[in-house]
Amino acid sequence: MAGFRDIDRALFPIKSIAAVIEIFKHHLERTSEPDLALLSIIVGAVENSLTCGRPNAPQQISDPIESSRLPSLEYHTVEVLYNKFYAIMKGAVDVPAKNTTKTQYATRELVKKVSDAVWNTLSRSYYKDRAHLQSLFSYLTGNKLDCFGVAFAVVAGCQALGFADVHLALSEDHAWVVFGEFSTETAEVTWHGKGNEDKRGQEIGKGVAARSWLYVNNKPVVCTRAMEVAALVSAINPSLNATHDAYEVAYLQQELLWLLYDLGHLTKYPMAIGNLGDLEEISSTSGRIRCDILFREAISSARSYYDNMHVYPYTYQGGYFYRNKMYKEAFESWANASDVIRKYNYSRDDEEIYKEFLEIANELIPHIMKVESSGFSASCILKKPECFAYLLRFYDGICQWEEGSATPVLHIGWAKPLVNTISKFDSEVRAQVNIVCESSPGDSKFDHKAQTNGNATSCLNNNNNYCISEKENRSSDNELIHAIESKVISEESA
Ligand SMILES: CC1(C)CN=C(N2CCN(c3ncnc4sc(C(F)(F)C(F)(F)F)cc34)CC2)S1
Repeated sequence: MAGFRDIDRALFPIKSIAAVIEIFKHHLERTSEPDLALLSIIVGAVENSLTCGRPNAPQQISDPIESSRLPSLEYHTVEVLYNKFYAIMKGAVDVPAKNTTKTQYATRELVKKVSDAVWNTLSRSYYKDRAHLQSLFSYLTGNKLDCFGVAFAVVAGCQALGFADVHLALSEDHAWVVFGEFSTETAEVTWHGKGNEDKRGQEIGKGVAARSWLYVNNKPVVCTRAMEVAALVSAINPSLNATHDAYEVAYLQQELLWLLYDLGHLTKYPMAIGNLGDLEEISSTSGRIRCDILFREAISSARSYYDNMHVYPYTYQGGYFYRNKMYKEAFESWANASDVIRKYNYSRDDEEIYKEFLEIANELIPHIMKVESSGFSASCILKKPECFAYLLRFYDGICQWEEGSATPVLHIGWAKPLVNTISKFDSEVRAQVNIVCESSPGDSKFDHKAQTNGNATSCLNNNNNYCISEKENRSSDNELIHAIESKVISEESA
């Protein structure tokens, strides 16, 4: 049993955020592999005490970081929970005694048994999207886990049973496991979304699911042990209620993400870098790189390691620009996000990213157009052809996302804000945008290299005009508008 080491014990009872950070430092820097179950129980207990605590708990506000704002977390409490987790896992599978020195690799049957052990010990019915259901503390004290938490628990369970080959695989809205000697086997271990039959035990989407954003064209983040620690740290939820965060929990998450960043464990984890960027925007750490640099690093990580098939790095960056009234830059980020989604087919499992694009197109962009056409705008984006080009690329990506998909994306609700936005640009501004038509090679979406480079589809041409490459031979932005309008009208009459 991995579990406790003397140094861990020496750090108990945990009375401060600093002590939690020390335990993570020890597991990340001085052990062969961090103990996922132990670390998840500890952060889950700390998060629970600071966000779900009894309202009349003593609210002495001494320095929460160094001294004791935390209700003291005893070694015994953690040990009982850890042993309970180990007993559940041990009871679920009769792992053959390690009589050989040969490394034992997990089998699909083993992974399914561990997933069943977690699955069958969950409460019968509870609100799955509630906050603070991601940790083993929630699982072991309340028998509740969210969909990420189930996947994480399976990986932690396999680690506790000695299977070092089982690792967490993450897309932008789903989690599963990889295992086997070369980490080539995959298995579903949790559910996804609402009302979908779970596919636990099955291999990851081979068929039509493989073209959906949910499986990121088979470019998931495949975690190391330390990246699984980064996933549990990213999953820390500081929310006290709908409007407030528990400061100490956000501080703990931010410090742990910097620890993981410095150790290089976020390099291939764009969303974790984006999470750190969001935390730094709220409360920057002196001496650290700025949040806008972190958002750029997340994008270059997705481009370097995941073939630019991830959307969220661009929406992290776009959201930052939007909140800071850098509207032209926001348009560019959202156009780049759209260049990613255009490579996929829209499937019913992609609701989360659909809602993301819907909010950008129908809330954020209309808000920008409203404040920018109020006459007091500083950035006068309505005079900039590159802004018009970015918006065309943004909308065109969503149109292309829909093309070839079994499920439609656009409906009349999209057309009004779209036409309203485009018509805010005067004709002499629009005239400066050259629509350059590319002959599409006609093969599947994923092979369109020209579409994948964020800059290839909206660039300066030789006479300094802005050009945007079009898939078909639509010769002008009016045709794009007509194409969208006619599609929507035909749909409306249908
Ligand atoms: C630009 C945004 C709208 C701001 N926050 C975003 N998040 C917040 C953090 N987040 C994440 N941050 C780190 N790691 C993961 S793994 C994961 C997941 F695969 F969906 C899972 F595991 F099923 F939940 C999600 C996620 C999901 C995306 S995207």
